Amino acid sequence: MEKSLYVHRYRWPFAISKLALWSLIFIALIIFLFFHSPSSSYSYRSRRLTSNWGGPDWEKRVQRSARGRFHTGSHGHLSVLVTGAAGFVGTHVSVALKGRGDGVVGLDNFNEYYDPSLKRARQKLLDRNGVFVVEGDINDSNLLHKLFDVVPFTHVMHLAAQAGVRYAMKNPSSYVHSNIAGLVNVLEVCKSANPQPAIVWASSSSVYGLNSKVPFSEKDRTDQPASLYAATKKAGEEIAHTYNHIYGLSITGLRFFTVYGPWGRPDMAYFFFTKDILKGKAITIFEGPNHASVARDFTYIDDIVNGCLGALDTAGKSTGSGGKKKGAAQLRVFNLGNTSPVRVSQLVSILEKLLMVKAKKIVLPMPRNGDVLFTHANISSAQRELGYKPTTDLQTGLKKFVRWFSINCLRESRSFAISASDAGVRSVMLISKENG
Ligand SMILES: O=C(O)[C@H]1O[C@H](OP(=O)(O)OP(=O)(O)OC[C@H]2O[C@@H](n3ccc(=O)[nH]c3=O)[C@H](O)[C@@H]2O)[C@H](O)[C@@H](O)[C@H]1O
Repeated sequence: MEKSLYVHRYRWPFAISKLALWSLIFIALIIFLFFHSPSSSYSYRSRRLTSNWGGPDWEKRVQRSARGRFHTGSHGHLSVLVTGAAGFVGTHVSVALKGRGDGVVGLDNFNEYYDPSLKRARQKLLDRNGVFVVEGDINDSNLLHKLFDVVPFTHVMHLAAQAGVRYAMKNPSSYVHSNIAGLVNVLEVCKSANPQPAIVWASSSSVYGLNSKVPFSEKDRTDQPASLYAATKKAGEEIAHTYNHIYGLSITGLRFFTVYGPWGRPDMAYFFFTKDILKGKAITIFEGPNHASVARDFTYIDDIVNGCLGALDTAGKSTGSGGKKKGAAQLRVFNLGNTSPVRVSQLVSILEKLLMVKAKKIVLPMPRNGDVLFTHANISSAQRELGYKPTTDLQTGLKKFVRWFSINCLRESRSFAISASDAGVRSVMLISKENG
């Protein structure tokens, strides 16, 4: 009895401290998981970023960036809010708009889907071109309302999105967060702005999904998406219809076809193939059933920029004000492709020639990862209505990309520099010299 009392007396405090220790470990684990899960880390960072905006100096920078230079174009100057401005297409479009005299304000959350140092490098480029990029998330209504309070934007070029077809299997919620919730938030703010802006936004060739009729026309069915990415873009097109119908917003969706070029996205095949070929690392080339080739209608960035500018210039005015529709408004969707699909194996051959390095290839059946076998755009509608006319073939475009890569990812030891084999470095240096 005495012994058991003794044990009891000493076990109690021991048990309590053990419980406290385990509780602490449990709480620490929850905090760790919260801040390190992909979806929450994005939203946490976006919330943190909101503190970076506001104040008289910030407003002055926004207004200065939104101011256009007088130019003699037929459309007067636009004042454009570009979301996803530090992204690949966003950077090119912003520089082009500013270059021709329009006012541009960028918005980007600098998330870590791929190395943010590349986005920071693009931000520097934008800054040199007079484009101020506001750090914030498209889901932040307060920030968006504030931007419209400071500047009566005539247009919104909505390019912020969670990109990538295969990543949707790893982090589905990021697609819902950016491509659906984010889009709705942007449209909500646009609908209540006075005046309402016209909106041009990035849809995707992936909406054609399992469609087998080629070339893909805007009239073809888009109800068989093969990935969650495609499904969110398709949902975006339906959401656009709703906001056009209820609030009189003028909305143009652009279905981009595998856009590539300088300042591109490192998660895309042409980019990481280049990096891996130079490193001597094996690359995987997917093939379809019965060894069918997989092909893409690769479209060069400058052609896409022309299509985006054409869409902005021809966008009709939104008809509503303060959330009330006053009449029917324009609702459009266009394919922006190259009209000449190229096999992925051919893309690799071009890269091998440009890099002067033989790729170590592994050919594998295409996994069930959301990819489709081929894409091929019919662009007659964009040609007719936007004056869109792609002029760069894959060989020419990849040469420009490799040149950019050699200057920015090899020679300079920036934080996004990529180590490469000596032979590869020498060959891309040659290309770089050859191109001046
Ligand atoms: O048009 C679009 O709307 C989309 O274009 C882009 O998607 P995709 O056309 O899938 O480009 P990308 O990943 O470069 O793969 C290219 C090819 O390489 C094949 N591929 C890929 C990886 C690999 O390891 N091996 C391989 O063969 C692969 O099977 C494919 O055939 C954008 O990323 C996307 O955000 C969206 O904008």
